[in-house]
Amino acid sequence: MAAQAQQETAVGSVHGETHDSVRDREIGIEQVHLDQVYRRLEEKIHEAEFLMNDAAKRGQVGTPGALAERDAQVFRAGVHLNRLNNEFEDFLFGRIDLLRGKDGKKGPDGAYTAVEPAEGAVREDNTADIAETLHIGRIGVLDQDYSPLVIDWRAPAAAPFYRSTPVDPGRVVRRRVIRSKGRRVLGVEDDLMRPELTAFLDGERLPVIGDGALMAALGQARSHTMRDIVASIQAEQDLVIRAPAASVTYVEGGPGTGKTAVALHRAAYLLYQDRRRYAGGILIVSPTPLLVAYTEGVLPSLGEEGQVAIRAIGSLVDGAEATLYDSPAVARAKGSYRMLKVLRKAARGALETKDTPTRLRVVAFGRRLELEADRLERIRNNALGGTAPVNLLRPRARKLLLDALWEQSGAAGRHSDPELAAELRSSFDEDVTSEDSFIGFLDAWWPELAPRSVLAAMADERRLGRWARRILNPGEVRRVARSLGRDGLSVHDVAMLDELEAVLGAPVRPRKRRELDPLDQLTGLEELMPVREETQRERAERLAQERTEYAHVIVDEAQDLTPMQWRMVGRRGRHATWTIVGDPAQSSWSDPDEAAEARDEALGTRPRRRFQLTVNYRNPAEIAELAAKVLALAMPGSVSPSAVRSTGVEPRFVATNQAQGAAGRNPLAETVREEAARLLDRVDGTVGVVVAMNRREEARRWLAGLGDRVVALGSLEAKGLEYDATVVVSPAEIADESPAGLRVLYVALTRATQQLTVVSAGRDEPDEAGVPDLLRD
Ligand SMILES: Nc1ncnc2c1ncn2[C@@H]1O[C@H](COP(=O)(O)OP(=O)(O)OP(=O)(O)O)[C@@H](O)[C@H]1O
Repeated sequence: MAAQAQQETAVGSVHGETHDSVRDREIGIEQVHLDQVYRRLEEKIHEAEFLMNDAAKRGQVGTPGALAERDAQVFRAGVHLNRLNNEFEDFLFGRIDLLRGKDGKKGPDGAYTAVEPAEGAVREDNTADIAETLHIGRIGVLDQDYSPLVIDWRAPAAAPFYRSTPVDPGRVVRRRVIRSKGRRVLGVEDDLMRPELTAFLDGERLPVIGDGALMAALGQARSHTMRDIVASIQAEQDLVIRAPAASVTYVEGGPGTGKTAVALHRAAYLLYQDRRRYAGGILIVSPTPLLVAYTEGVLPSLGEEGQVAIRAIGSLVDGAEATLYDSPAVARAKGSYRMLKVLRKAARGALETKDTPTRLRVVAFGRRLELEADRLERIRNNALGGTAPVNLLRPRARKLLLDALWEQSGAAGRHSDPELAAELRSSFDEDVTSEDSFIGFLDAWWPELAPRSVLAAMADERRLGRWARRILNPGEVRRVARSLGRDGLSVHDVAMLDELEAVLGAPVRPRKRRELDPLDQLTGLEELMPVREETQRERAERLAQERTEYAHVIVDEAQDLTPMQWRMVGRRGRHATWTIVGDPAQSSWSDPDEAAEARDEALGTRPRRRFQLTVNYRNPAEIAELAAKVLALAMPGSVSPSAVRSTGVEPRFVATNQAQGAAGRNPLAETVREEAARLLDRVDGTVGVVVAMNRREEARRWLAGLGDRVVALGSLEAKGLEYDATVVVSPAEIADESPAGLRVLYVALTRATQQLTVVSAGRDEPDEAGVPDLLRD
């Protein structure tokens, strides 16, 4: 507030001009700068095009030296062209006006990197001159004389734009957010970091415009896709985004603290820092396909595509796509460590089916040889000893069979000379293994197992019961077997498939094509190569699909990963550095301790660097306060993040009474529909209706015809998403769904950026004001 008052004073004191004329003049100043930037960009595009053409000509000469030079030139020019040709809506978005710096050294981007002001930068009478002005944008642009016209937001010199606060301003006097569309500057919003100072720029008092950019950004309507926050990243978020990549960066924070936004911006930052290293790929693991769809536009808007794969946890295994949900009891059994033991047994047990042959008969050296069921079983058990992958044990089993047959043949004692004996043995083996009966027997007795066929075998309750003896109880066996008999996969099935692939050993795959450095995509090199037919995007997608290990793994909503899922994700980052973001209070997994153990196993001994985000940028205080009541029940003692704004609109409570509905009518459906329609009238953007998982289908029908600004979601699907307004239907139903139900309800109540309606049914025991039991003081 004090800063605000200072800002108005500063503005008022600028030559007695009106607020609007100062604003227009400041917009004009930024426009001049933006025009200069675009002129320079055009020059650079021409330069890059020239280089590309020149390079193509050079390629025709064909000497190795000329070709190498061509490649290097095409590479550099391609990088420029690709980045410059991207039309960014708000290419230039920030500016900082700085005091003279302490060391006065120029960084690689041409800007001074000193963070603290030089001695004497502030005069004794609390006046100072602005020594340097930096403009911040999505990529860096240097003028012809190498002075910085725009600093890339990820460059060290840009950090003060995000880090500086009135408490710890460093060299920053004024931070400005510039709003532009295409080539036109539309507005500016300033924050004064040193309100106590009277600062001068080119001899004139520094003007300050507007109410701060953050509030303007937060008040905007939400659409079905997330926006980047590059113009308004806050200091505590910036610390995470720019944290060194080494080892494990661990970020916790309540709902709406920007964890997902920070994770995405961190991926862009890491690529900027060390593009070669992260050519190995960055994987972002997201909880649902809905959240993937919501967030996948952010990285392209930051100019980064290709090296980052955003995958839902149910789509991490190639060719598998989770479409089904398991009941909480089934999910608990499938996700826990206990399932690992079951899978190990199943992988070995699945070798044996009702068609498994019980006798081997072959003719070798003119003799009939035969192995009976008992012997075969002993050989199988012997081969299966240890923990090696089952498919890789087939050669060992084959060898043991041959040993047994050799022993039976009696040929072993025929030669005392070891060389002759070895020769005889090898011709015996050849004799046996070329026989059709042996080949056929081996294929049937020790088939190459695929993860899917083992999973299918587990749908047989009797067999699963055998493999899960003393691990799952009979009720769990029945339910898990039944769930595996359905068409389609659940997220938990996908983690089981991945585990099975590890337990079985990967089937032999056709050799991959050479993996090009993804940087090649930027060079335009492939356009000069006749072999390529894919588009760059297709290729990036293919590379992402083929990749099984990554250089950096970012896990969003990490609190929800089950032990089995941690194992699956861990396998993709065995040599990676990690960023893990989550909120234990939002966990839908019932056994957090077991999950933490699995997480620690996946991360190994890498050191952890921990961060906490504390400010809720999504929910207005009125909604955050209501959600805090559920947090107190779900996780007594934990602290809610503080909401950064308030709208004055209290959550609304509406109670329905199913029993009062006339025949053929459904009061709950009618109320929810009415409330959704009411909110659609009140907000410009989206409305989300959150119901218990088993009501998803009917809720979609309730909303039919209301348009695509409104969506119905099961409680687990709401994870990570946000809407201008939400209707949360029956808190008690959501809370009773699973042992983690209260935490899931906490998620549901924290999805709205502006308005929230809670509709209760009988089970919620609403009071006269319609407030359900769970949400009362
Ligand atoms: N610095 C910021 N400037 C502008 N908007 C921001 C900022 N930080 C976060 N937001 C916005 O706040 C909202 C919440 O952010 P985000 O979804 O990343 O939070 P989260 O911590 O992942 O939440 P949850 O745990 O509930 O999934 C988003 O709309 C995001 O764009």
